[in-house]
Amino acid sequence: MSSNTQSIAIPTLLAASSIAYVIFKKYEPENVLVFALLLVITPASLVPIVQQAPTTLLVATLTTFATYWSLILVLTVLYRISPFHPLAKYPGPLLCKVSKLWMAHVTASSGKAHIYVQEIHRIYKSDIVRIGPNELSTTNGDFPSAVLGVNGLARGPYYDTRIHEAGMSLDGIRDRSLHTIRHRPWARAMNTANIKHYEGLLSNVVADFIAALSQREGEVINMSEWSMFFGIDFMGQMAFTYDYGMIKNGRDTHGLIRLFESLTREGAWISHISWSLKFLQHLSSATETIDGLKLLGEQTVERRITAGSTAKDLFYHLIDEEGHEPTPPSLELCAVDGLTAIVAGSDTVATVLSHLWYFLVSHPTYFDRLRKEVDEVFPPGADTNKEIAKQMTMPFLNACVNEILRLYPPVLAGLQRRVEKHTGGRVVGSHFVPEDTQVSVWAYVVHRDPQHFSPIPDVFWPDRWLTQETYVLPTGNIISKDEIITNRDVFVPFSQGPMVCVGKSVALMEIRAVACAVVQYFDIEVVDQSCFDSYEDTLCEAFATIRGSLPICLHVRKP
Ligand code: HEM
Repeated sequence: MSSNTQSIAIPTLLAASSIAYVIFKKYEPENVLVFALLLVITPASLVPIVQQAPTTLLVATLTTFATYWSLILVLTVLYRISPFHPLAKYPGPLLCKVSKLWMAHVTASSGKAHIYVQEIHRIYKSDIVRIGPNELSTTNGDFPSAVLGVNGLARGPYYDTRIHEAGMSLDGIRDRSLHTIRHRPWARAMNTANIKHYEGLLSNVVADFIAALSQREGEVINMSEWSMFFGIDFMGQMAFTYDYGMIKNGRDTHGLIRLFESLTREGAWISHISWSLKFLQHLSSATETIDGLKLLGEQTVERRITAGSTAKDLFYHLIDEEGHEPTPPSLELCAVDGLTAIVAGSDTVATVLSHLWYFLVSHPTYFDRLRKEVDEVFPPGADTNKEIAKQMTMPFLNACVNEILRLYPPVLAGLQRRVEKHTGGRVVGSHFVPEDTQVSVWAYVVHRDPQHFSPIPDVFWPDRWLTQETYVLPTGNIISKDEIITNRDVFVPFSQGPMVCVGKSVALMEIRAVACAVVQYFDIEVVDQSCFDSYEDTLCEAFATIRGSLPICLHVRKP
């Protein structure tokens, strides 16, 4: 470049990249053509200004593109870490402030994003920290209801990855009015009368589960995997009156476990940079998962339609057979939502069950206390499936389930909401959250914060959920009820508000029913202590939880 050309080229490149930067910042374009225009066509058109003999075209092109892109990057980073950024006053790691790519990397490389976020809160000693350029995580007690609750915020871009060819599944809808419309059939499907119907289905699946486990008495089985067999088989029945046959066959008959795992693993890190979905979905591994899910949806719906409505399952309500909706949703969207129930409902329940076996076996005194309570309500020989409603009032059983949901909420990722642009921001307690900002509530982190759950917030101690005058700690020390903090207002394993888990009642019913049946019927023997010792380390955040194996041996209880 001659000095003359340099004098034009550098200011031109600087001006062009600054304009591109401003457009990206202000309008956050997602259109591939706009990307091409700003990142390829513009710098390409500047090459002739940079190119001068003896520079070759190749060198000029490389120089122009490298300078142009670097300038955009530098401007972006400088603004994000500058005191002028609206979130500048909130502490957080530099890499989090610079780009959400960092959280995507933490998620993909370690699966421990939940622990990373907890560490950030601890390191900065703050209940509100910056985990992305425009994203905060908070453990402040005012936030869960203000963010997730009835008057809370809409979902953030994290959920954009829940898109299917037919449209967005219920659990990804960000627009609140659209969500209300799509939620209506679900609300009908989950009303008291219909839950009663699922109770009958549940009894049958639990009976199958106990029978299949009895056949394997004395064999080593992976109880983490068997919990998934139960979760999928029950959801197949509940959503589509279909038996996936995992319990009967004792294996992943349809390859669903593998499919769901790749779906959640890939979805978890891409969700942090959901704008990249358009580009990444062309990768062969992602296409394989998306195609697998699509095929599963098509096959499931085809089978269900051929079989007809033999029962009022979830699909019956989704396709609105009773004609409640002015415009019933398309068949394709019903397939997407039905499938969502299977994905969202099987793995989460299986995770709680798997953790339950782990904690009960690791703490024999809790196992004995639970068995005593089960025996009082359902004496040995009595059918635990007969009066499932009684299980709701069993204090220790419910305390164990709550304690698992507190320590390891199956949705380990943060529940992301967004203060939309042009809203002027949102005041929550003593904090101001500027507009165009995402706020995440990581249940895992909130539930282990000693300001909400104390003492021993990191320890499995079901007693904290019981109402009594004095409590015996695992160490044997006795403390009074005034020394205990159990803040139910921030207990959000199912989220809360309009986007609360629609399957919450069914999930709790399933967990209690399986727990009662197994504890009443079997003694559990650990066969590989090392798997138990490392079980908690195997747990990975992939929005939901990826679990390691839990090899055990069951013995039918002697009278
Ligand atoms: C222990 C078991 C379960 C846990 C811990 C759990 C947790 C959650 C959480 C935290 C959300 C909110 C996600 C968000 O807003 O980001 C959610 C939503 C949802 N869950 Fe569950 N879930 C469980 C079981 C189930 C079951 C059994 C079903 C199906 C029957 C189900 C279906 C759904 C659906 C469809 C949504 C989206 C709700 C909406 O957007 O309105 N879940 N779940």
